[in-house]
Amino acid sequence: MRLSSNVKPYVLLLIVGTFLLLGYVYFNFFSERLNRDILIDEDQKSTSLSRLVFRSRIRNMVSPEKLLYKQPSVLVGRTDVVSVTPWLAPIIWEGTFDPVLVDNIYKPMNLTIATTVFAIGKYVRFLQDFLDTAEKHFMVGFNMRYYVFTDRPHDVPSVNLSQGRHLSVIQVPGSNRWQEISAQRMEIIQTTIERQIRGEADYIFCLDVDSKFHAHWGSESLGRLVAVIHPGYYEQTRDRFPYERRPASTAYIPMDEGDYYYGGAMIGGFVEDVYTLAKVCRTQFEEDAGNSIEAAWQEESHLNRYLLYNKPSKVLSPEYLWQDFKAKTKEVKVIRFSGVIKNYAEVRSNV
Ligand SMILES: CC(=O)N[C@H]1[C@@H](OP(=O)(O)OP(=O)(O)OC[C@H]2O[C@@H](n3ccc(=O)[nH]c3=O)[C@H](O)[C@@H]2O)O[C@H](CO)[C@H](O)[C@@H]1O
Ligand SMILES: [Mn+2]
Repeated sequence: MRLSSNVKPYVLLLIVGTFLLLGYVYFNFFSERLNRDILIDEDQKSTSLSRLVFRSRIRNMVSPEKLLYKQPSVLVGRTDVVSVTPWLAPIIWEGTFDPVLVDNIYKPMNLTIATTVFAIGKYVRFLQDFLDTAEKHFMVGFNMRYYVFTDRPHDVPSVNLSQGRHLSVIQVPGSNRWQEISAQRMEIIQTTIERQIRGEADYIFCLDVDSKFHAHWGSESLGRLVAVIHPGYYEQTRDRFPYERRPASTAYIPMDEGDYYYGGAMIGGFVEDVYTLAKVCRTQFEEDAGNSIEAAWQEESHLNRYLLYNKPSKVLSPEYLWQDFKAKTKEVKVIRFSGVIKNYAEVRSNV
């Protein structure tokens, strides 16, 4: 069929118009998806992340719920503390996040959080308070799997767990040296991730048992690799940090290096990232042992060395690791987790 020369321009216009319309729809669809990904696109590195991003895309496409919250300000916020590291990882302080908003991002992902805790020898006595207070404050509303490592499985208290929360007791050998118990945590965390946790959880926290939760500790703490600033040293210069200072140790940090002094009582992050950390710290600890060296603060020293060269993607302020004997300071508005006062000579098998 031949078109008359009068009709030709209209057909051409129609074709161009259709392409423009398709282009517009296509562009809008993709820019919308990109905007939504930014919500949690914190760390592109991890393999688990693509799974999380995928889940969040699905959620956002299926049910875009409306959430009302206070408008974030570009100009007004906390000025008494630093809330970002020089490598642009957030430092989490009260007043720098909206817990409802953060939960709204993470809760629909149906995440499972693993928590490892060691209670060897007399330290089983700390379990009851640790678990009771965790149920009140720690990752409330999330699926939780506690892994309790102990040499006294019969002394593990029975605790009422909320729905979606489970506890497994795993028997491990005791030891006569507290330094060894503290340090062997890395090895046991590594092997339990290999055997079990990898298939059961998205994120993991490894915590000291001689502690209690006192206030909200939630999804604002989730990230690829999460460390906590030790409450005893955050006002000190780096040369005063109790890093391992002997060059013969694999945990060695020279006086002119170091970011923060991180506490050994908490490490967290994606299961795979914590796995690598535990594996490296364990290997280096063993290498030292082969050379008859034990780092100044055992696995805490190796942890600090690891984090100096593998920067955490999120840093928790000392609100997340306080010590009961320490008076609250003005910048700490909330104490969320704190080590109890203990009689070292009485609870430890050696001093
Ligand atoms: C607040 C903080 O950052 N604490 C760290 C600090 O001293 P801490 O005095 O907090 O060490 P600690 O005695 O609590 O030992 C660490 C953990 O090992 C376990 N445990 C220890 C001894 C024992 O007989 N049975 C037992 O189960 C238990 O889970 C305990 O919480 O230095 C240690 C170095 O080794 C660890 O890095 C701790 O995490
Ligand atoms: Mn402790």
